[in-house]
Amino acid sequence: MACTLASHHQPLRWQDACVPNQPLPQHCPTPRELDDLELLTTGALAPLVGFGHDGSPVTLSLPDGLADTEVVELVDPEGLPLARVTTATGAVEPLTHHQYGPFRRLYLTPAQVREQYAGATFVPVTDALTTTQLDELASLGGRTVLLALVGTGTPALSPVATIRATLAAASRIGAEVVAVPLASHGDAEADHALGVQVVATYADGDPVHALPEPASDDAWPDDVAAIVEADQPAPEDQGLVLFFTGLSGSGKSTLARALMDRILEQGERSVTSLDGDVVRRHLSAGLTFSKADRETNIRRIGWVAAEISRHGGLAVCSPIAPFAETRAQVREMVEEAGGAFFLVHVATPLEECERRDRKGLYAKARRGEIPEFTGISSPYEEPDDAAVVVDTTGRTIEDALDDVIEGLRASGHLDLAGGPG
Ligand SMILES: Nc1ncnc2c1ncn2[C@@H]1O[C@H](COP(=O)(O)OS(=O)(=O)O)[C@@H](OP(=O)(O)O)[C@H]1O
Ligand SMILES: Nc1ncnc2c1ncn2[C@@H]1O[C@H](COP(=O)(O)OP(=O)(O)O)[C@@H](O)[C@H]1O
Repeated sequence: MACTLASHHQPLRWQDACVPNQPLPQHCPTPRELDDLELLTTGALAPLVGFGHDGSPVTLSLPDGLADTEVVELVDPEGLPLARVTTATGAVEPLTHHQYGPFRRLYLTPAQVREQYAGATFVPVTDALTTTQLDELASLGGRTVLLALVGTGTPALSPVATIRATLAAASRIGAEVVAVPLASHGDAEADHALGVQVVATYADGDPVHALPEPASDDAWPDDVAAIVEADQPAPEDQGLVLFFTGLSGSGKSTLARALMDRILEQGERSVTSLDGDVVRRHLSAGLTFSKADRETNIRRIGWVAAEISRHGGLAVCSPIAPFAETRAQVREMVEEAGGAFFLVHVATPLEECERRDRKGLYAKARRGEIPEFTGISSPYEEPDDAAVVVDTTGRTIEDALDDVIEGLRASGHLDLAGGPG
């Protein structure tokens, strides 16, 4: 039996909404939404108590399939149910708190902060503190609590490095550290207003001290500087995803293979290949060429590549990846993992790819024997964010490859110009 609901004027409780033993549909929100959820359920966003209130940037987007569902269970990426949300009102009913993640013990609720630190001075922190800023804080006197604002998109460093740097700074001046998952919503003004409100909720009438921007010649204490450096490796030490996109037969695999040979010949980095055809025989076996399956295929490639980049590795991907939105998701996954995403558009025109027709697929697609063939009966959305665009028509492989190698050198991520070392 389906859940039936009458029109409610009060926020709905999940118990009202469903028959017993009927599992609620589950949804894992984005990292930004999970941060918002945590602040909503701890009361840190008071007076906000739910998603999607008028004018608030604190929103939740549900997949189309759940749009008409009355109550949805929100789970963390490992499937742990965190809260139930009533879709009509955005009201949130907490089930349990976020439980894992580095420095979880420092993520206190406003009520816990009241209990432990009432009477202190509260200082919002979004970046590693400099020597001058620390001197200023030391001169404040009294008890100081550094509120590390570490939600998605807010701190200058990664959240964990921001907390490590804040702890290192705090130990120099005898301050305490509390982590607050205050996320950025892409609207500077609204985010600033939200941040002021959240900090005021934590301070609850105690003084709030806003630090001035550091001067350009200001330095970090050595231990803080080491944390910043480890978090933001130089481009040549960063994980890297080289992503070739283009029509079938454009030259993606040929260029990717030639590039990998050059990388291996140089001998400074190992490399993992995620070629379109090869991935479809293994990781994506069984997927079709429908839009949905292509998106799944590319997201899988993106997920693996992002993990490789997380560990400073180098992944070379060469699928068609015809959809801009899915490519953008891959870029986001890689950057979120701390890697660099280098997009190469192999822009060989359809006429040339069809003339080459190495595998005879274009002829078959023209005869209608292959449905949804890219460029013939399925779209290819040209990227407008490629670092290198290379049309291989009438060029040798070496010549075309030079464009990619030069783009990589200019980006600072990989210098193959010296050849074998
Ligand atoms: N319908 C259809 N459309 C496009 N391509 C097709 C299709 N059917 C099979 N092939 C072969 O599959 C290769 C493309 O797979 P990809 O995984 O790279 O495609 S996608 O990124 O998921 O769109 C592609 O290989 P490449 O030529 O290396 O690009 C084709 O050989
Ligand atoms: N400058 C060039 N760069 C890359 N491939 C080229 C070039 N000139 C001709 N080709 C040929 O074009 C074909 C491209 O096939 P492939 O690399 O498998 O494309 P894709 O992986 O994009 O489907 C190969 O047969 C390759 O030899």
